[in-house]
Amino acid sequence: MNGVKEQRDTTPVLDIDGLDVRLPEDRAGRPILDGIGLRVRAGESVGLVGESGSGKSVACRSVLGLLPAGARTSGRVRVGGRDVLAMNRTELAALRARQVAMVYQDPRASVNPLRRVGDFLTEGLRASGTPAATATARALELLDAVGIRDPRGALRRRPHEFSGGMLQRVVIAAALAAEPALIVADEPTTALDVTTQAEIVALLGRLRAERGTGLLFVTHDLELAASVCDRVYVMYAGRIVETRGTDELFDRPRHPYTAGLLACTPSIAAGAPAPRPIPGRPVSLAESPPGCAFAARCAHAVPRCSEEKPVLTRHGDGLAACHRAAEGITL
Ligand SMILES: Nc1ncnc2c1ncn2[C@@H]1O[C@H](COP(=O)(O)OP(=O)(O)OP(=O)(O)O)[C@@H](O)[C@H]1O
Repeated sequence: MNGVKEQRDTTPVLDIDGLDVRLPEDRAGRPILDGIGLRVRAGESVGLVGESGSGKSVACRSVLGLLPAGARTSGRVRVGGRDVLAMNRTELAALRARQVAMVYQDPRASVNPLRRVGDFLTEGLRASGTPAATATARALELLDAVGIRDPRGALRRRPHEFSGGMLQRVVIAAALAAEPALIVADEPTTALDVTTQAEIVALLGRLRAERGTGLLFVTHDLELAASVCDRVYVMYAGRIVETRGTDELFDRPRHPYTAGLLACTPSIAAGAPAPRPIPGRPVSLAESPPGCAFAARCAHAVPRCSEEKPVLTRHGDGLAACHRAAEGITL
């Protein structure tokens, strides 16, 4: 019995394996993701980081079965052991209602501006048969958990009466209502000012620790990911190029792209070097040359890099897709 429980506990809440995505363009389709692998366990906070256009949002959308019409996929996206890519409409609706919640960048886009916050928070619960009084009690408890003062008053208010940060708290409360196994937060703080951003990040970190919810935190900001995540996946041009525990990623990145992202993050610490932007511009997977997509921007590239695609290989506590990772080059 114990063995069964242990086995269940270690099943990742999210397990993406070999995910390729092509979006419709011509007969062949445009490649967007190439062989993505990513795991989130219960209570774990995992970052997905990369520049604009690297495919982070498409990867997130695959978790909810929300890829654009006509998308072609191969590989697996398992939530609680079941493959989302093979689900029918009813199963997808149940997945979104109960197992995975999504928090987007702009909280105002997630709520109906005309409806009261109380209706927004209780509609999912009531749709699944929860009596009105129980749903209201639960909404009050959730608003309290996300730090809304006067939860009872908040239930009667409409979205425009909240600041962006407070409304994002409400959206997070709604995301927690069904006690999902996984929250996918796609740039949840980008639209907020820096102080509010820090509060929301702290809130997400606290909630997943208290509730054992898995968190996939998507951002272009490696520093921000580090403040909330145990482990980080770095994406470039539709591929994962490095993944490791946050501490080691910062102390010793093994992929020059990760090192470049760290070097271009401004710091106000005394004596910190000035930020150094990565030269050139990011490419999409469709534009990638045959070898390493980062080679043209990489100070460490050798001829092999533009000829042969590097595969993810173990280095230190994680994986890096770089032909030179084993050489111990100083990044
Ligand atoms: N609905 C769509 N139809 C066609 N192409 C799309 C669609 N959504 C995304 N793409 C393309 O897929 C690639 C990855 O986009 P995606 O939005 O996942 O990147 P991202 O890393 O999330 O970037 P950002 O941080 O700017 O949101 C881009 O080349 C983008 O143009």
